[in-house]
Amino acid sequence: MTPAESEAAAKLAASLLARFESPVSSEFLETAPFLGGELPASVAQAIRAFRYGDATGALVVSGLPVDAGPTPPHWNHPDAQKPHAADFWLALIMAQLGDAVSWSSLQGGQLVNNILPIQKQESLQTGHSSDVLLDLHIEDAFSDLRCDHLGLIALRNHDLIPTTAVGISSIDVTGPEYAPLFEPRFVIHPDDEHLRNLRLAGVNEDELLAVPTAVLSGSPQAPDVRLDPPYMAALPGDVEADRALQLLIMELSANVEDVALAPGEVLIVDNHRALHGRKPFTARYDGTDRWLRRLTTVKDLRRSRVARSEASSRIIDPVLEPFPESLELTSAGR
Ligand SMILES: O=C(O)CCC(=O)C(=O)O
Ligand SMILES: [Fe+2]
Repeated sequence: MTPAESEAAAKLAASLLARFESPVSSEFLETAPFLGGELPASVAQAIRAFRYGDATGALVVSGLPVDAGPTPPHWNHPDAQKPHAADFWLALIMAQLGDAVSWSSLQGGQLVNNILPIQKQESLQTGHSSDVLLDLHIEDAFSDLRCDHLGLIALRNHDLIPTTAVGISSIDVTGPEYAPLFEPRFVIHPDDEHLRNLRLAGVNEDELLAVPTAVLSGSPQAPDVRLDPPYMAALPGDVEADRALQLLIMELSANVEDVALAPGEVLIVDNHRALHGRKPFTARYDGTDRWLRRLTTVKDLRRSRVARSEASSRIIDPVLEPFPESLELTSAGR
């Protein structure tokens, strides 16, 4: 953004905070898709190109001035729950791509998620870890109700710890060695964060569907990708599928780019066309740690209605996700 646009963006975000108070109120969520005309021209143009093209898997919007209090120790800390003008900026941008949703099994069913390091969770494969590389993944790969876009905004990132990103368009997957990836020869499970919270809620893991799925789909020239390496595998004994999976992971890792978000910078990821992760870092737990907010959106809110308690709820319950129709037919016929 130009300096004038940055100033306008800050004013816009502050006025939305004053007008709506909460970025998760139905009033704001249902109004935000129609407020795109208030975005600075260069931002609106970049989002439009990103939304309708399929050449780039990620977009960075820079320039929102941000001033945040100390990084809280946990996502459930009251300071982590307070709405920030930056949330409205993120939500307004994301609303131009879809409707915000989240999960009952993530951060207590909060729609705006906090990405910050949490003590004793240093080595998990989640947004709360620090010591370990957060592997490349797409968001919520286990579910057919996963988001279409993911948005991150930095409130603080003193050490410029990078998010990583790579588009599936960075590699050519038209060769025969990739063919198994286009077939349902893989199983993807929910990640540790979903599982931990589901167990706390008394859910038996067997209730969650883990049906064989393809990793790549659509046009081989511009495919969609569904991948979360730590939580997935080829079907037992399918050596060819496993080889293709390892090859894809290797190729993607070789093309990964670092995106170190400065405060106020937004990273938008197309969750079908790009993977993301995070480099390791050492957390200090002194209020100066890296702190991001995350919002995920879907293009078709209606599709998840069966797994949301009411029309106005934006929180998906993974247990209520139905089996795909083809499988229902199979079990009915048995
Ligand atoms: O910390 C990051 O940069 C990315 C974390 C992540 O994977 C996520 O929030 O979904
Ligand atoms: Fe993620």
